[in-house]
Amino acid sequence: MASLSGLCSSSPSLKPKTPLLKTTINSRPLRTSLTFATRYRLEPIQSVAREISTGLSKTNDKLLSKPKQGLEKDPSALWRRYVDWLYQHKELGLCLDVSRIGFTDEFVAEMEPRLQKAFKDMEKLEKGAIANPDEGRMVGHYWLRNSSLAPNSFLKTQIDQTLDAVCKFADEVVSGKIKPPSSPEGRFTQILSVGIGGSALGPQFVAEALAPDNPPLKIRFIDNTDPAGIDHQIAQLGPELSSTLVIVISKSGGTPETRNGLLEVQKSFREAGLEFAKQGVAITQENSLLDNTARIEGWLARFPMFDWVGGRTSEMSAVGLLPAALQGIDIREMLAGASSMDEANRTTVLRNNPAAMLALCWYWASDGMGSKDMVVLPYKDSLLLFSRYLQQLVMESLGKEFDLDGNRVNQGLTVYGNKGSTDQHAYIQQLREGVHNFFVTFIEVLRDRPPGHDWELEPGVTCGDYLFGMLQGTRSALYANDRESITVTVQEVTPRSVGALVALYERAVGIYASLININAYHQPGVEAGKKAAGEVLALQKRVLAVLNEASCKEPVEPLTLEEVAERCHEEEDIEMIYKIIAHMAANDRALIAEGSCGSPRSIKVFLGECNVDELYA
Ligand SMILES: O=P(O)(O)OC[C@H]1O[C@](O)(CO)[C@@H](O)[C@@H]1O
Repeated sequence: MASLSGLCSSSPSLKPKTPLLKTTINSRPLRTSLTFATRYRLEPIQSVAREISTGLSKTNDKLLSKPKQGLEKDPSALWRRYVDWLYQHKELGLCLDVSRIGFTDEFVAEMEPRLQKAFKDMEKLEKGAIANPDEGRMVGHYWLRNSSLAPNSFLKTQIDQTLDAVCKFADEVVSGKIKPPSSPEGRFTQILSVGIGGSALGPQFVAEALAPDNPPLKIRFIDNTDPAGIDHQIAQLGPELSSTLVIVISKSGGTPETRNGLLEVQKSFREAGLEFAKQGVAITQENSLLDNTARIEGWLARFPMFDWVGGRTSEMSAVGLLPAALQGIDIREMLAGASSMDEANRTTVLRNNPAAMLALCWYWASDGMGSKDMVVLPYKDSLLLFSRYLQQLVMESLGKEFDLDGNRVNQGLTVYGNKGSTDQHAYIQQLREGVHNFFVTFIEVLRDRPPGHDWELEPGVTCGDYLFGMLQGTRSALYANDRESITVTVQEVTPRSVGALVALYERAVGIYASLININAYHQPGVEAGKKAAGEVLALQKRVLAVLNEASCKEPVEPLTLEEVAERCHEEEDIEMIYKIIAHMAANDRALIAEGSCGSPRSIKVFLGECNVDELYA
């Protein structure tokens, strides 16, 4: 089909074939935001009363009916509370301070039976129970860092062999033994990772946190189906495309955004006269569409994703390990850190179990129903993406409509944040004084710089001291205004501490899910969005077919939106048809739309060129 300019005018006058306006049409606020906003205005007790009266919440009513006390302000009592509750993992150099969450001894006592049940649930999960009942799947990400825990020797061998294969492949790429076929450098210099959600967020976080200043291979990401974003990544690679290892990551192997990224990258390879297969690596489930494509096309390598590892908990699988190893990150250290943290989180004594302490704090702070958001503030630039990573881990796991007994609960815990102290100059004003709808998690890193690099920029004070001061100051100022916070402290950002952080939050999510009785390991809500997107694209094809038929007439028959909708037999979807046409018009897509965007009834549309063959397709 020949491409003609699409038109959609803001002026009422019809000006055929002249580009008049490119506009963003859909700016309607998300329904979820409205729901949250409503909830914030309610006090917890009112929320519960409302939920109970509508029969929505069966799970959390008893505990939530308890009024909260004010936060402890007496300095010596606060210091006692700090010391009493401080958790330290000596070997990992990790501390957890929950003293600035105002839970009471009664609350802890009341939660104890639920916590013990959650510990049992985690034990069963680690032994291979079907912990994801909807999908009939085991949940085995904990085995990835301690394969001896895997419920059978077949799984253990799969884990061990995959880890060995990842290490071997990464060594051979980094050493130049595995080379790109036609690069002047003679070795791979870049990684282009194509994946989305759990197939991108972990690798992005770890790259930002741990990649050395001059890694053996630099990494970039295509994590969306935004054509301009994809073009930007490929343009930035420039001639280095010939020395780029493309890692396509998708557990399911059929995610549309990832497939599109792959097709776009393959097109760039063709245009540059490069053979994609010699530079392509797939990480996916065996026999997925992606796996079969990679096998048939003879890609450089394929690594397995396991059925029993979810996307958002896949950082310690090949998904996270391969990109990390290629950047020179010590992945065995990352695994060791995660494994030590898992070990600590297996104790059934709350005060010795940091993941359970986190889960308990989340429950207290958000009334066990997500009534407050979790703002994650790492005071370290390299941990910037931790909040983004946690956003998926927490929200995709906990944001569920139904609990495990089928009650409608609309659960969740909203996570956002960037980094301190940068955010002190952005939204901390509101946190300190504005709407009280959050609690904070500070991530503190004690080591400011590698040894030997520090200097005093004023007598007795370093740049890092300022960062430290900003964190402590913000924590105190928030607390003084009754804003609760948790502080996680690590000595340094190392593969070990990053592995530990990932493991800490994975387990906290698992325990919290048990406390609120939901399945943390499926994501049925995402499927609804994917299905709807598929329906929009199917409708677009029907719209094109209808327009094609009308445009093949002599003379061409321009159609109103009503006529298009009627001929598609989709009268109820006229708004979507309008949006489809406006989008295609804005993208010069062989379609001529005359009229005004502001008054859709004025629009008439036809194709610049008809395709007779398509009439009979
Ligand atoms: O790895 P995949 O199968 O491409 O999925 C990507 C992401 O999409 C989701 O399934 C949600 O759409 C996430 O859970 C997952 O991490």
